[in-house]
Amino acid sequence: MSFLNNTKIAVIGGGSWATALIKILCEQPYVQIRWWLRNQDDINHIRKFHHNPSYLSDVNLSPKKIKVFEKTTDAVKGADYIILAVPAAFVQESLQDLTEKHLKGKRIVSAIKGMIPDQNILITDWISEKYGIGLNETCVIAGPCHAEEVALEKQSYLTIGSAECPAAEDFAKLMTCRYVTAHALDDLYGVEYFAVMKNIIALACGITHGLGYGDNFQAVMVSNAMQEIGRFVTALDPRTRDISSSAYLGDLLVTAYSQFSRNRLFGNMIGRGYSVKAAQLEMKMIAEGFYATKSIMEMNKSFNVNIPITTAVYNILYEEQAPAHVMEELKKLLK
Ligand SMILES: NC(=O)c1ccc[n+]([C@@H]2O[C@H](COP(=O)([O-])OP(=O)(O)OC[C@H]3O[C@@H](n4cnc5c(N)ncnc54)[C@H](OP(=O)(O)O)[C@@H]3O)[C@@H](O)[C@H]2O)c1
Ligand SMILES: O=P(O)(O)OC[C@H](O)CO
Repeated sequence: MSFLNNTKIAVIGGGSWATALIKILCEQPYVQIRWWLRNQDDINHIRKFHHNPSYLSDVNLSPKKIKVFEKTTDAVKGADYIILAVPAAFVQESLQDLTEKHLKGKRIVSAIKGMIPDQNILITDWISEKYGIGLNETCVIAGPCHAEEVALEKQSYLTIGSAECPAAEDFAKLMTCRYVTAHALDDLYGVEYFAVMKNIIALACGITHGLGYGDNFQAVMVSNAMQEIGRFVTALDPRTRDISSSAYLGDLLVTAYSQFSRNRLFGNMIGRGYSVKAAQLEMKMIAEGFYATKSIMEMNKSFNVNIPITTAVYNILYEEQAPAHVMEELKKLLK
Protein backbone atom coordinates (compact mmCIF):
# COMPACT_ATOMS: atom_id res chain seq x y z
CA MET A 1 0.00 0.00 0.00
CA SER A 2 1.41 3.40 -0.91
CA PHE A 3 0.83 6.52 1.21
CA LEU A 4 -1.73 7.63 -1.40
CA ASN A 5 -4.06 4.87 -0.32
CA ASN A 6 -6.82 6.04 1.99
CA THR A 7 -5.53 9.60 2.07
CA LYS A 8 -8.41 11.80 3.17
CA ILE A 9 -8.73 15.12 1.45
CA ALA A 10 -11.27 17.79 2.31
CA VAL A 11 -12.08 20.17 -0.54
CA ILE A 12 -13.69 23.50 0.34
CA GLY A 13 -15.45 25.15 -2.60
CA GLY A 14 -18.03 24.30 -5.21
CA GLY A 15 -16.82 26.19 -8.31
CA SER A 16 -15.01 25.06 -11.42
CA TRP A 17 -11.59 24.68 -9.83
CA ALA A 18 -12.82 22.64 -6.87
CA THR A 19 -14.69 20.38 -9.29
CA ALA A 20 -11.63 19.96 -11.53
CA LEU A 21 -9.34 19.20 -8.58
CA ILE A 22 -11.78 16.58 -7.34
CA LYS A 23 -11.79 15.01 -10.78
CA ILE A 24 -7.97 14.78 -10.66
CA LEU A 25 -8.00 13.35 -7.13
CA CYS A 26 -10.58 10.75 -8.13
CA GLU A 27 -7.97 9.31 -10.53
CA GLN A 28 -6.14 7.94 -7.47
CA PRO A 29 -7.48 4.47 -6.66
CA TYR A 30 -8.15 4.78 -2.93
CA VAL A 31 -8.44 8.42 -1.88
CA GLN A 32 -11.40 9.64 0.15
CA ILE A 33 -12.66 13.08 -0.75
CA ARG A 34 -14.75 15.09 1.70
CA TRP A 35 -16.33 17.91 -0.26
CA TRP A 36 -17.97 21.04 1.13
CA LEU A 37 -19.93 23.38 -1.05
CA ARG A 38 -22.37 26.03 0.01
CA ASN A 39 -25.28 25.55 -2.33
CA GLN A 40 -27.84 23.03 -1.01
CA ASP A 41 -29.40 22.43 -4.45
CA ASP A 42 -25.96 21.59 -5.86
CA ILE A 43 -25.28 19.26 -2.92
CA ASN A 44 -28.56 17.42 -3.48
CA HIS A 45 -27.88 17.15 -7.20
CA ILE A 46 -24.34 15.81 -6.72
CA ARG A 47 -25.56 13.20 -4.22
CA LYS A 48 -28.24 12.03 -6.62
CA PHE A 49 -26.64 12.39 -10.07
CA HIS A 50 -22.85 12.55 -9.36
CA HIS A 51 -22.31 15.70 -11.40
CA ASN A 52 -21.92 19.32 -10.30
CA PRO A 53 -24.88 20.97 -12.02
CA SER A 54 -23.38 24.48 -11.85
CA TYR A 55 -19.74 24.03 -12.90
CA LEU A 56 -18.07 21.54 -15.27
CA SER A 57 -21.37 19.68 -15.35
CA ASP A 58 -20.07 17.02 -17.78
CA VAL A 59 -17.53 15.74 -15.25
CA ASN A 60 -18.44 12.41 -13.62
CA LEU A 61 -17.89 12.48 -9.87
CA SER A 62 -17.19 9.05 -8.40
CA PRO A 63 -19.68 8.41 -5.55
CA LYS A 64 -17.36 5.72 -4.16
CA LYS A 65 -14.66 8.29 -3.47
CA ILE A 66 -16.61 11.45 -2.69
CA LYS A 67 -18.76 12.38 0.28
CA VAL A 68 -20.51 15.74 0.15
CA PHE A 69 -21.06 17.78 3.31
CA GLU A 70 -23.22 20.74 4.26
CA LYS A 71 -20.86 21.83 7.06
CA THR A 72 -17.16 22.60 6.77
CA THR A 73 -16.68 21.25 10.30
CA ASP A 74 -17.87 17.82 9.11
CA ALA A 75 -15.94 17.95 5.85
CA VAL A 76 -12.57 18.50 7.54
CA LYS A 77 -13.03 15.72 10.13
CA GLY A 78 -10.20 13.23 9.85
CA ALA A 79 -8.76 14.89 6.73
CA ASP A 80 -5.02 14.68 6.05
CA TYR A 81 -5.16 17.62 3.64
CA ILE A 82 -7.60 20.49 3.32
CA ILE A 83 -7.74 22.09 -0.12
CA LEU A 84 -9.13 25.62 -0.20
CA ALA A 85 -10.72 26.33 -3.58
CA VAL A 86 -13.14 29.22 -3.08
CA PRO A 87 -12.44 32.65 -4.57
CA ALA A 88 -10.31 34.71 -2.16
CA ALA A 89 -13.11 37.18 -1.46
CA PHE A 90 -15.22 34.40 0.09
CA VAL A 91 -12.59 32.50 2.09
CA GLN A 92 -13.34 34.17 5.41
CA GLU A 93 -17.07 33.61 5.06
CA SER A 94 -16.61 30.02 3.90
CA LEU A 95 -14.29 29.09 6.79
CA GLN A 96 -16.17 30.99 9.49
CA ASP A 97 -17.18 27.84 11.43
CA LEU A 98 -13.65 26.43 11.56
CA THR A 99 -11.38 27.02 14.54
CA GLU A 100 -7.74 26.19 15.22
CA LYS A 101 -8.91 22.93 16.75
CA HIS A 102 -10.52 21.81 13.46
CA LEU A 103 -7.36 22.45 11.43
CA LYS A 104 -4.80 21.16 13.92
CA GLY A 105 -2.40 18.63 12.44
CA LYS A 106 -3.76 18.96 8.89
CA ARG A 107 -1.88 20.17 5.84
CA ILE A 108 -3.53 23.19 4.27
CA VAL A 109 -3.32 23.52 0.50
CA SER A 110 -4.48 26.74 -1.11
CA ALA A 111 -5.70 26.42 -4.69
CA ILE A 112 -6.72 30.07 -4.61
CA LYS A 113 -5.07 32.60 -6.91
CA GLY A 114 -6.04 35.71 -5.02
CA MET A 115 -5.55 37.68 -1.81
CA ILE A 116 -7.86 38.46 1.11
CA PRO A 117 -9.40 41.77 -0.01
CA ASP A 118 -9.08 44.70 2.43
CA GLN A 119 -6.38 42.92 4.43
CA ASN A 120 -4.21 42.57 1.32
CA ILE A 121 -2.56 39.39 2.46
CA LEU A 122 -1.89 36.07 0.78
CA ILE A 123 -4.12 33.14 1.64
CA THR A 124 -1.28 31.16 3.19
CA ASP A 125 -0.34 34.12 5.41
CA TRP A 126 -3.95 34.58 6.45
CA ILE A 127 -4.34 30.88 7.31
CA SER A 128 -1.11 30.95 9.21
CA GLU A 129 -2.10 34.05 11.22
CA LYS A 130 -5.72 33.12 11.88
CA TYR A 131 -5.27 29.43 12.65
CA GLY A 132 -1.73 29.38 14.02
CA ILE A 133 -0.58 27.02 11.29
CA GLY A 134 3.09 27.23 10.36
CA LEU A 135 3.97 28.07 6.77
CA ASN A 136 5.72 24.71 6.70
CA GLU A 137 2.28 23.08 6.97
CA THR A 138 0.86 24.90 3.96
CA CYS A 139 1.37 24.76 0.24
CA VAL A 140 -0.27 26.17 -2.87
CA ILE A 141 -1.45 24.67 -6.14
CA ALA A 142 -0.22 26.81 -9.00
CA GLY A 143 0.86 26.55 -12.61
CA PRO A 144 -0.94 27.12 -15.89
CA CYS A 145 -4.10 25.10 -15.67
CA HIS A 146 -7.70 25.87 -16.52
CA ALA A 147 -10.45 23.76 -14.99
CA GLU A 148 -12.17 23.43 -18.36
CA GLU A 149 -9.13 21.67 -19.89
CA VAL A 150 -8.85 19.33 -16.90
CA ALA A 151 -12.51 18.45 -17.50
CA LEU A 152 -11.57 17.55 -21.09
CA GLU A 153 -8.55 15.56 -19.85
CA LYS A 154 -6.15 17.69 -21.86
CA GLN A 155 -2.54 17.27 -20.75
CA SER A 156 -1.87 19.81 -17.98
CA TYR A 157 0.89 20.68 -15.48
CA LEU A 158 0.65 21.86 -11.90
CA THR A 159 3.19 23.21 -9.45
CA ILE A 160 2.89 22.61 -5.73
CA GLY A 161 4.61 25.63 -4.22
CA SER A 162 5.82 25.46 -0.65
CA ALA A 163 8.19 27.16 1.76
CA GLU A 164 9.46 23.96 3.28
CA CYS A 165 6.34 21.85 3.45
CA PRO A 166 7.53 18.25 3.66
CA ALA A 167 4.16 17.17 2.27
CA ALA A 168 4.50 19.15 -0.98
CA GLU A 169 6.25 16.26 -2.77
CA ASP A 170 3.61 13.81 -1.56
CA PHE A 171 0.84 16.17 -2.49
CA ALA A 172 2.32 16.57 -6.00
CA LYS A 173 2.00 12.78 -6.36
CA LEU A 174 -1.66 12.98 -5.39
CA MET A 175 -2.23 15.57 -8.09
CA THR A 176 -0.47 13.57 -10.80
CA CYS A 177 -2.53 11.36 -13.06
CA ARG A 178 -2.93 10.27 -16.68
CA TYR A 179 -3.41 13.84 -17.92
CA VAL A 180 -1.81 15.93 -15.15
CA THR A 181 1.84 16.16 -14.15
CA ALA A 182 2.50 17.93 -10.87
CA HIS A 183 5.84 18.81 -9.33
CA ALA A 184 6.89 20.49 -6.10
CA LEU A 185 8.72 23.81 -6.06
CA ASP A 186 10.33 25.41 -3.08
CA ASP A 187 9.03 29.00 -3.45
CA LEU A 188 5.78 29.67 -1.63
CA TYR A 189 5.60 33.47 -1.95
CA GLY A 190 6.98 33.72 -5.47
CA VAL A 191 4.50 31.22 -6.84
CA GLU A 192 1.59 32.70 -4.88
CA TYR A 193 2.29 36.35 -5.82
CA PHE A 194 2.84 35.46 -9.48
CA ALA A 195 -0.51 33.65 -9.51
CA VAL A 196 -2.19 36.74 -8.06
CA MET A 197 -0.52 39.27 -10.35
CA LYS A 198 -0.89 37.38 -13.62
CA ASN A 199 -4.66 37.80 -13.20
CA ILE A 200 -4.23 41.59 -13.33
CA ILE A 201 -2.19 41.28 -16.51
CA ALA A 202 -4.88 39.05 -18.05
CA LEU A 203 -7.39 41.81 -17.29
CA ALA A 204 -5.11 44.25 -19.13
CA CYS A 205 -4.87 41.85 -22.09
CA GLY A 206 -8.65 41.54 -22.19
CA ILE A 207 -9.12 45.31 -21.99
CA THR A 208 -6.71 46.02 -24.83
CA HIS A 209 -8.20 43.23 -26.95
CA GLY A 210 -11.65 44.71 -26.33
CA LEU A 211 -10.33 48.09 -27.41
CA GLY A 212 -9.05 46.62 -30.68
CA TYR A 213 -5.33 46.25 -29.94
CA GLY A 214 -3.78 43.22 -31.64
CA ASP A 215 -1.38 40.38 -30.90
CA ASN A 216 1.69 42.56 -31.51
CA PHE A 217 0.74 44.88 -28.69
CA GLN A 218 -0.24 42.06 -26.37
CA ALA A 219 3.10 40.31 -26.85
CA VAL A 220 4.92 43.47 -25.79
CA MET A 221 2.60 44.04 -22.86
CA VAL A 222 3.02 40.47 -21.60
CA SER A 223 6.82 40.77 -21.89
CA ASN A 224 6.72 44.01 -19.90
CA ALA A 225 4.37 42.33 -17.43
CA MET A 226 6.92 39.61 -16.67
CA GLN A 227 9.40 42.31 -15.72
CA GLU A 228 6.74 44.16 -13.70
CA ILE A 229 5.73 41.08 -11.71
CA GLY A 230 9.38 40.09 -11.30
CA ARG A 231 10.25 43.54 -9.87
CA PHE A 232 7.34 43.47 -7.46
CA VAL A 233 7.90 39.94 -6.20
CA THR A 234 11.63 40.54 -5.80
CA ALA A 235 10.93 43.67 -3.75
CA LEU A 236 8.73 41.60 -1.42
CA ASP A 237 10.74 38.42 -1.31
CA PRO A 238 14.21 38.79 -2.79
CA ARG A 239 15.69 35.48 -3.91
CA THR A 240 16.79 33.82 -7.09
CA ARG A 241 13.91 32.31 -9.05
CA ASP A 242 13.66 31.22 -12.66
CA ILE A 243 10.62 33.23 -13.68
CA SER A 244 10.69 31.76 -17.17
CA SER A 245 9.50 28.41 -15.77
CA SER A 246 5.91 27.27 -16.11
CA ALA A 247 4.83 28.08 -12.54
CA TYR A 248 5.45 31.77 -13.32
CA LEU A 249 5.63 32.55 -17.05
CA GLY A 250 3.40 29.62 -17.99
CA ASP A 251 0.65 30.74 -15.65
CA LEU A 252 0.81 34.28 -17.02
CA LEU A 253 0.67 33.04 -20.62
CA VAL A 254 -2.31 30.73 -20.16
CA THR A 255 -4.34 33.37 -18.38
CA ALA A 256 -3.38 36.12 -20.79
CA TYR A 257 -4.17 34.12 -23.94
CA SER A 258 -6.69 31.39 -23.10
CA GLN A 259 -10.28 31.43 -24.28
CA PHE A 260 -11.14 30.02 -20.86
CA SER A 261 -9.63 32.85 -18.81
CA ARG A 262 -12.25 34.62 -16.72
CA ASN A 263 -9.86 37.51 -16.09
CA ARG A 264 -9.26 38.05 -19.77
CA LEU A 265 -12.99 37.79 -20.48
CA PHE A 266 -13.82 40.31 -17.77
CA GLY A 267 -11.18 42.72 -19.13
CA ASN A 268 -12.49 42.23 -22.63
CA MET A 269 -15.96 43.35 -21.55
CA ILE A 270 -14.48 46.46 -19.93
CA GLY A 271 -12.53 47.22 -23.12
CA ARG A 272 -15.74 46.88 -25.13
CA GLY A 273 -17.47 49.45 -22.97
CA TYR A 274 -19.15 47.51 -20.14
CA SER A 275 -19.10 49.15 -16.72
CA VAL A 276 -17.48 47.13 -13.91
CA LYS A 277 -20.94 46.41 -12.45
CA ALA A 278 -22.33 45.27 -15.79
CA ALA A 279 -19.34 42.98 -16.44
CA GLN A 280 -19.70 41.44 -12.97
CA LEU A 281 -23.39 40.80 -13.52
CA GLU A 282 -22.75 39.24 -16.92
CA MET A 283 -20.10 36.82 -15.60
CA LYS A 284 -21.26 34.07 -13.27
CA MET A 285 -17.69 33.14 -12.49
CA ILE A 286 -15.18 35.17 -10.53
CA ALA A 287 -12.31 37.23 -11.99
CA GLU A 288 -9.84 37.30 -9.09
CA GLY A 289 -7.79 40.02 -10.78
CA PHE A 290 -10.46 42.59 -10.00
CA TYR A 291 -9.80 42.30 -6.25
CA ALA A 292 -6.08 41.68 -6.67
CA THR A 293 -5.60 44.95 -8.54
CA LYS A 294 -6.72 46.93 -5.49
CA SER A 295 -4.70 44.81 -3.05
CA ILE A 296 -1.48 45.09 -5.03
CA MET A 297 -1.90 48.86 -5.49
CA GLU A 298 -2.47 49.28 -1.74
CA MET A 299 0.53 47.11 -0.91
CA ASN A 300 2.64 49.07 -3.32
CA LYS A 301 2.17 52.22 -1.25
CA SER A 302 4.82 50.70 1.02
CA PHE A 303 7.03 49.18 -1.68
CA ASN A 304 6.86 51.85 -4.36
CA VAL A 305 7.72 49.50 -7.21
CA ASN A 306 7.21 50.66 -10.80
CA ILE A 307 4.07 48.69 -11.84
CA PRO A 308 2.58 50.62 -14.78
CA ILE A 309 0.33 47.86 -16.14
CA THR A 310 -1.26 47.19 -12.73
CA THR A 311 -1.65 50.96 -12.25
CA ALA A 312 -3.39 51.26 -15.63
CA VAL A 313 -5.84 48.48 -14.74
CA TYR A 314 -6.49 50.09 -11.35
CA ASN A 315 -7.21 53.47 -12.96
CA ILE A 316 -9.75 51.85 -15.27
CA LEU A 317 -11.48 49.61 -12.72
CA TYR A 318 -11.38 51.76 -9.60
CA GLU A 319 -10.86 55.35 -10.77
CA GLU A 320 -13.34 55.11 -13.64
CA GLN A 321 -10.80 56.44 -16.13
CA ALA A 322 -11.59 55.76 -19.78
CA PRO A 323 -9.90 52.51 -20.93
CA ALA A 324 -8.90 53.99 -24.32
CA HIS A 325 -7.18 56.97 -22.71
CA VAL A 326 -5.43 54.88 -20.02
CA MET A 327 -4.08 52.44 -22.61
CA GLU A 328 -2.90 55.34 -24.83
CA GLU A 329 -0.80 56.50 -21.88
CA LEU A 330 0.42 52.97 -21.03
CA LYS A 331 1.47 52.51 -24.66
CA LYS A 332 4.10 55.21 -24.21
CA LEU A 333 5.67 53.36 -21.26
CA LEU A 334 6.09 49.94 -22.90
CA LYS A 335 9.02 48.87 -25.02
N1 LIG B 1 -11.19 27.88 -12.72
C1 LIG B 1 -9.92 27.66 -12.96
O1 LIG B 1 -9.52 27.23 -14.05
C2 LIG B 1 -8.91 27.94 -11.89
C3 LIG B 1 -7.60 27.45 -12.06
C4 LIG B 1 -6.66 27.71 -11.08
C5 LIG B 1 -7.01 28.42 -9.96
N2 LIG B 1 -8.29 28.89 -9.82
C6 LIG B 1 -8.62 29.61 -8.60
O2 LIG B 1 -9.55 28.87 -7.83
C7 LIG B 1 -10.28 29.76 -6.99
C8 LIG B 1 -11.76 29.37 -7.11
O3 LIG B 1 -12.19 29.76 -8.39
P1 LIG B 1 -13.21 28.92 -9.29
O4 LIG B 1 -12.67 28.98 -10.67
O5 LIG B 1 -13.52 27.60 -8.73
O6 LIG B 1 -14.49 29.85 -9.14
P2 LIG B 1 -15.76 29.89 -10.08
O7 LIG B 1 -15.81 28.71 -10.97
O8 LIG B 1 -15.81 31.26 -10.65
O9 LIG B 1 -16.94 29.70 -9.02
C9 LIG B 1 -17.25 30.68 -8.10
C10 LIG B 1 -17.38 30.01 -6.75
O10 LIG B 1 -17.53 31.06 -5.78
C11 LIG B 1 -18.68 30.79 -5.01
N3 LIG B 1 -19.28 32.03 -4.55
C12 LIG B 1 -19.81 33.02 -5.29
N4 LIG B 1 -20.27 34.00 -4.48
C13 LIG B 1 -20.01 33.59 -3.21
C14 LIG B 1 -20.22 34.15 -1.92
N5 LIG B 1 -20.80 35.35 -1.77
N6 LIG B 1 -19.80 33.45 -0.84
C15 LIG B 1 -19.23 32.24 -0.96
N7 LIG B 1 -18.99 31.66 -2.16
C16 LIG B 1 -19.37 32.33 -3.26
C17 LIG B 1 -19.62 30.07 -5.97
O11 LIG B 1 -20.61 29.40 -5.24
P3 LIG B 1 -22.09 29.32 -5.85
O12 LIG B 1 -22.00 28.52 -7.09
O13 LIG B 1 -22.84 28.69 -4.75
O14 LIG B 1 -22.52 30.74 -6.13
C18 LIG B 1 -18.62 29.14 -6.64
O15 LIG B 1 -18.34 28.03 -5.84
C19 LIG B 1 -9.95 31.17 -7.47
O16 LIG B 1 -9.02 31.74 -6.60
C20 LIG B 1 -9.30 30.95 -8.83
O17 LIG B 1 -8.36 31.93 -9.18
C21 LIG B 1 -9.25 28.66 -10.75
O1 LIG C 1 -9.69 31.75 -15.67
P1 LIG C 1 -8.76 32.59 -14.85
O2 LIG C 1 -8.43 33.88 -15.53
O3 LIG C 1 -9.30 32.80 -13.46
O4 LIG C 1 -7.38 31.79 -14.68
C1 LIG C 1 -7.43 30.49 -14.14
C2 LIG C 1 -6.06 29.91 -13.79
O5 LIG C 1 -5.45 30.74 -12.84
C3 LIG C 1 -5.14 29.67 -14.94
O6 LIG C 1 -3.92 29.07 -14.50
